[in-house]
Amino acid sequence: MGSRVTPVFILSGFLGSGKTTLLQRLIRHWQEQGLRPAVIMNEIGDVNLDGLLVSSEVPMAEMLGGCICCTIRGDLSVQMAELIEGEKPDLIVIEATGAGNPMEIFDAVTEVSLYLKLDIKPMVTVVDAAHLAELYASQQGKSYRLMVEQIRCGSVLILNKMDLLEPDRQQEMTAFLRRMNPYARIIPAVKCEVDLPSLWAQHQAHDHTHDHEGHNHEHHHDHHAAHSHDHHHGHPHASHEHVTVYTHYFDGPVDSEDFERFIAELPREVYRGKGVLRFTDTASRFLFQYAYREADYLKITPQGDVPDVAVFIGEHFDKQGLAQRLHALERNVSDNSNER
Ligand SMILES: Nc1nc2c(ncn2[C@@H]2O[C@H](COP(=O)(O)OP(=O)(O)OP(=O)(O)O)[C@@H](O)[C@H]2O)c(=O)[nH]1
Repeated sequence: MGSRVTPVFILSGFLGSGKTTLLQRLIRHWQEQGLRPAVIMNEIGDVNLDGLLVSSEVPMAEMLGGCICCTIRGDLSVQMAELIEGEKPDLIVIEATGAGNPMEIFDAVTEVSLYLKLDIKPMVTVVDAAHLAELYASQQGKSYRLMVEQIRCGSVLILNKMDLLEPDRQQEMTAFLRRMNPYARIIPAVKCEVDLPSLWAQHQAHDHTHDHEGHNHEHHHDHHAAHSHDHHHGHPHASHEHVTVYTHYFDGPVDSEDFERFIAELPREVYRGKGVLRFTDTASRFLFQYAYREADYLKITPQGDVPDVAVFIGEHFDKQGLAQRLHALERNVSDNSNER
């Protein structure tokens, strides 16, 4: 393979903001151009459900159970080397976990480019407009700080889910983003419908981070300071050590209305949920998505062995409480069938 340089595109953005939606569009776009993309997906949970949304012909490496930027950072170079050597893709796109610290992710990829010939493209950050609007009110808390960091690191900001905001609110959020990151291109969108060919075009002449050096400087230094302290102890990250994940494997189908009620009553601290499950009252299996208080169900027929599972991600929520409620849903079903 010699001196081939592989372009690397990093998609960042808060949990449930629309990264996978963008990824699907990008893959289709690249394939239409006759290119062969490969994907690296990173989830802090131990199952990758987003992978189900990407066609099986796309080579994919899954990095589960941690974030590229800390716990499984070392794996990134191995995964990238394997993908490049084994699949010889024309480009690699990395969907980073929404809990990840973007500067750290950028660092991790840069580290890999010391061994592999990579052309790291400017970071695209997807922002959930509705979630931003809520955090805007308080402008504090860990989610807010993480979102701010993701916004500051992006060279292109897709302000997604604009359909959930009133027009004056849309303008207010666009202006807010502009203030947080005066250097980035801001693209308002619904379902990440943006002009893909131009997404990276504007930045191709000059490379990322350096033109951002000015306003990112402080960040950068903070992170490096953190590194040198606890590099060897799977260093805890101020930015997302507060993130809790609960993975539930279902024993069998549950009642769809019970489940919808359960989702509607999820505690506020849970901000992302997804899963594959079976309902007692429908034949098909469903991929369910919950992001920032909106739930979405998609009929699917997963290829291969996919268990009935749900993953919940949030801040310090009561895992046991959630587990109990889900067990109750399962019990309901078996109680009813016993009665019959
Ligand atoms: N209303 C609305 N929903 C959207 C929009 N874009 C995406 N969604 C929905 O938001 C949910 C999350 O979208 P994803 O693309 O999976 O988000 P993600 O950033 O990949 O999520 P993680 O990988 O878990 O961080 C899905 O149910 C999408 O259908 C939008 O513009 N408007």
